[in-house]
Amino acid sequence: MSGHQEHDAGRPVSAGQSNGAFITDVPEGYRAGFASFVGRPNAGKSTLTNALVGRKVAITSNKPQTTRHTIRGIVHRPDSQLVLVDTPGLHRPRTLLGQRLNDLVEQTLAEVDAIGFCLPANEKIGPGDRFIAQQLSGLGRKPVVAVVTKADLVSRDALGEQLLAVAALGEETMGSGGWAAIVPVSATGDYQVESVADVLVEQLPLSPPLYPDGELTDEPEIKMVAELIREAALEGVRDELPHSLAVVVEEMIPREGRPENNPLLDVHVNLFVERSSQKAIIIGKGGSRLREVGSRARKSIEALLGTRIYLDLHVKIAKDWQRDPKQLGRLGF
Ligand SMILES: Nc1nc2c(ncn2[C@@H]2O[C@H](COP(=O)(O)OP(=O)(O)OP(=O)(O)O)[C@@H](O)[C@H]2O)c(=O)[nH]1
Repeated sequence: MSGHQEHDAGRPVSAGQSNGAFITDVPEGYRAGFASFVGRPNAGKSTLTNALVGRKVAITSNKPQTTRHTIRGIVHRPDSQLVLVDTPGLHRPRTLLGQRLNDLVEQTLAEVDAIGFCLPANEKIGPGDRFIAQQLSGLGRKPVVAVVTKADLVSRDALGEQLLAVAALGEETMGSGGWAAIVPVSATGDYQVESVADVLVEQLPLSPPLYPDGELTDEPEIKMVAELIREAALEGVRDELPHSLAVVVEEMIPREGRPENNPLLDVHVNLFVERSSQKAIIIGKGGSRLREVGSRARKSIEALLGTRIYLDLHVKIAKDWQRDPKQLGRLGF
């Protein structure tokens, strides 16, 4: 069975087909599916996701059943719907080794329809990129689009050279076919962002939309925000704090006095742990870990909501909250 069929089998109920709730007319040739950006840290994945998703984010009420991974944003277009999901496995290749990485990559990337491999225009292709390319080539026939990011940082000539080097990397690692496409982009300079969506959409199967377009209620939005924070807070310390962490989003309010085209959302969040030792783990030396958690979570929340946020995190101790029904209620369980 090809990866694709497996993926199709797990799609969320062919949205709308079953109940007609939100699909009226699907134009002929409409495509919908999942894609994921991979690449070294700092390659520009989050910024590109933000640029693609813009402010048109539909927050989904349910996590998709197809993928155990977080939806970062949904690009709605008249001809297609591109659902961008996160693949933690390839973000930090050096922290995961050998078989474990292979398993993780296969699991996560086997479920998407297309992969965007981000390589910065202003940095030489290095062992990290080569490593990722090799992992991607092991996925079989999964289409991989090479996205040369930060094109605004280099001259035209240098960009041309980087495109050639990236093409050569594709031929060397990805077998005869090489990349499905190569696109230069500047997410901050608004150059070619639409083209990235175009080439990814070309790789998606013909399918009705998977998620409704438009606003949904706040509640799932808050749940997803809490989940992104929880995910960031547990990264690397999952063994130490398996279930002892609850995240409560106290408030999400637009900052007053901001220009309409550049809003800022204030997000106030409490993280509850059970013991002071756990609090220390979350916070880290001199608050260093909490700052990292905050910046990681902020990026993913901004990508999800399509707007800038100010994230205010507080770590509190709620003794034995897992065993206390009153506390559980208060913590949203
Ligand atoms: N000039 C320029 N800078 C960019 C562009 N895209 C991203 N950057 C910058 O590059 C840095 C890294 O971008 P991110 O989007 O955070 O990169 P990432 O791949 O998500 O990074 P990780 O979360 O560490 O994996 C940030 O400082 C961005 O502002 C671009 O198109 N042009």
